[in-house]
Amino acid sequence: MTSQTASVPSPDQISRAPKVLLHDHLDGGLRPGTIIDIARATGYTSLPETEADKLGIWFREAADSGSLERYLETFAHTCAVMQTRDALFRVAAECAEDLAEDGVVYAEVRYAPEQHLEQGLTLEEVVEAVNEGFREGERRARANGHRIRVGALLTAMRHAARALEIAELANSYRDSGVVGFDIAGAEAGFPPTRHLDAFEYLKRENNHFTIHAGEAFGLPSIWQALQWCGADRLGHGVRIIDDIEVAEDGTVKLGRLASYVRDKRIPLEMCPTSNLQTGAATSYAEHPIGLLRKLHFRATVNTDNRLMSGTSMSQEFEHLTNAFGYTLEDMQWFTVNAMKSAFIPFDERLAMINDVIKPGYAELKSEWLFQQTATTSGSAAAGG
Ligand SMILES: O=c1[nH]cnc2c1ncn2[C@@H]1O[C@H](CO)[C@@H](O)[C@H]1O
Ligand SMILES: [Zn+2]
Repeated sequence: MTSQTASVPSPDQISRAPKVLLHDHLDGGLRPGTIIDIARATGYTSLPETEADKLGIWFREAADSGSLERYLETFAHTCAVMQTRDALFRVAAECAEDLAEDGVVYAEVRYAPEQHLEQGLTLEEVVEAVNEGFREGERRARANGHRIRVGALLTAMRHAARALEIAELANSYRDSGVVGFDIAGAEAGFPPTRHLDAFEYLKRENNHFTIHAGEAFGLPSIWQALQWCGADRLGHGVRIIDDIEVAEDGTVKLGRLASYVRDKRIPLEMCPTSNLQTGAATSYAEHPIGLLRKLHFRATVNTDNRLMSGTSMSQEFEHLTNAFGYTLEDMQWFTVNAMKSAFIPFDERLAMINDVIKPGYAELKSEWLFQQTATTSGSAAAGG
C-alpha cells in the first residue's frame, strides 16, 4: 500500500500546510505595487521601474548578485517608501495578509527602526505603526478565513552604532508586539562583538535575540555570535557546514563548534533562495540544509526577503522537496523545529504545535485515504 505521507507533497498541499516563519525582513517583503503607490504619494522618484511586474523582476535580478553587499543595496528603495506612519502601517498589514494567504500561522518579522526616521518619525512611532499594521493584517487574514500571529523583531544595523538603543527599544515593547532583537547588514568587517553592550543588556533583561551570522562570513562569526554574544538563534548559520567533515565512506565528523550548535539545539534560520543569490550556497541540491536536516540540527526554513528573492514559504518548501524529496513528515519536522525556536512563551509554542501544526499536518497526511476511497468505490459500483 502506498501512503502519501511517504511521498513528496503537491504544491497545493505545501501551500495549505501550516508553516512557521522566523526570518523575514519587513523591508524585504513589500508588494511591488505598494512600493509604486507609496513612491507616487510621497514624491520618491528614484525607483528603477514604475510598473509593478517590472519592478518585482528588477528587485530579483538586482539581488541576484553573488554578494551580500550588493544584495543589500536594493533595500535603499524599499526603505525610501517606508518613512511615514501610513506607509509603515500599510506595509506591515499587507505583510501579515500575504503570509497568512501563503499558509503561515506564526511569523516573526524583523526590520530596523533606525532606517525609518528620514521624515521625522521617532523610533517609538515607527514601532507602533508597524505593530498596528500587523494587528490590522491579522484581522484581515481572519476575515479571509486564515489564522496568523505575527511578532516583531527589532533589528540594529551592524555597521551603525545604535544597537544598545534599539535593544532598549525592543525591551520596552516586549509586552506589546515585539518579541526579540537581531542585528543585520554587511557581515564581513562587522563582527557581532561590536555590539556586545546590546547583547549583554538583553541578557540581563532575560530577553531574546538572534544574530545574522555565518552567511557572508564563516565560523568565527558564528562562534562570536554564540560564545561572546549569547545568541538564542542564528540568522542563516549556513557556514556551520565548514565545521563538518563528510568522509568518502559517508562517516561524518563534527568539529567542536558544529557539535555545540547541534548539542545545544541552536536554531538555524536557513533561507535557501537568499543564500543562492548572495553566493552563500551554490544550488538547492547542494544547500547545507540537506545535510543539516539529516544530522538532526535544529534547522528551520525561511524566506529572508520575499521581494528580493521572489519567494514565499511555500516556494522555499517546493524547492526543497524538489531537491531532497522531502515529504509532509519532513515539512512538519521543519515547522515544529521553527515553532519550538520562536521567541513567544513556551505554553503558547506548545499549543501552536499541538493544536495547530500537528492537526494541520495530520489532516494533509490523511488526504490519500479519501482519494483512494473515491476511485475504488467508483469502480466497485460500476463492476457490481
Ligand atoms: O540576509 C541578510 N543578511 C544581512 N542583512 C540583511 C539580510 N536581509 C536583509 N538585511 C538587512 O536587514 C535590514 C533590516 O531588515 C535590511 O534593510 C537589510 O539591510
Ligand atoms: Zn536576513
